[in-house]
Amino acid sequence: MSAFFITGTDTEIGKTFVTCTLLHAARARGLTALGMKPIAAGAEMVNGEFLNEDAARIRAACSFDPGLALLNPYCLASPIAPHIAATEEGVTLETGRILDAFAALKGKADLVLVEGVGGFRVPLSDDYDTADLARDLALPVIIVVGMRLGCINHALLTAEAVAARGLKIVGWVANQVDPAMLRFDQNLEALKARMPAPLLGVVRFQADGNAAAAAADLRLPLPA
Ligand SMILES: Nc1ncnc2c1ncn2[C@@H]1O[C@H](COP(=O)(O)OP(=O)(O)OP(=O)(O)O)[C@@H](O)[C@H]1O
Ligand SMILES: C[C@H](N)[C@H](N)CCCCCC(=O)O
Ligand SMILES: [Mg+2]
Repeated sequence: MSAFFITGTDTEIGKTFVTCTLLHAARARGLTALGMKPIAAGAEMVNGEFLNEDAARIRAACSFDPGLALLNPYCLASPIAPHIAATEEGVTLETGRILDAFAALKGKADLVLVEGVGGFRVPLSDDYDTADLARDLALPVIIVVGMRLGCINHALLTAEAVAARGLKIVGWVANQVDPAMLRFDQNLEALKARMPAPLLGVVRFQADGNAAAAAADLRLPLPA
């Protein structure tokens, strides 16, 4: 069984999109693959379920539906910083509940991908953040770089922060979240020369939003 923590250079840069692409890539290799969104912010009632969009997209890319209790243990209502949403909703984000859900998912799959929320250092309470959660999950990390002006700085800072928590960066993905980005190739080369881990692939902008279509372009950091 393999598992990875998926972080990114910011919110809205393609962590979920790439998580889904990686899930499809794993399934194409015959693996049973599940995704997890431990904490989500922004949800509404959909067919009787209080559902976050990331959780829905990840669920659709999983080999099977493990149930939202395991896939998305904390689903907050407002699409804002999760520690603010949790306080407003009177919710305490318990690490133990997340670790228990993750352990249950691990027992059901060959591969589990755990998507963070926002960037790498998002507060979850007064003295705990998503970097602490990544450390407590003790998973190797994949960094999704949303390719847009400013991403070089954000990518290198994120890599530094991940390493500072003693976590291994097994690779990074260049996600073409902005098809209008100027000098894409030169920015990609700048990152390849500076990022402390291998490029797992480039996910091109998919106008139809189909994350599965890019699966063949990504190398899974798994034993051959
Ligand atoms: N390569 C891509 N091609 C087409 N659309 C993309 C691509 N990457 C991201 N998007 C779109 O950009 C938006 C933001 O992407 P996504 O939801 O994956 O970001 P995120 O980093 O997971 O955000 P959050 O921090 O909220 O979890 C979504 O509408 C997604 O479908
Ligand atoms: C609502 C949004 N799409 C994300 N799920 C949450 C992003 C939190 C960002 C917190 C911050 O870094 O300012
Ligand atoms: Mg997401």
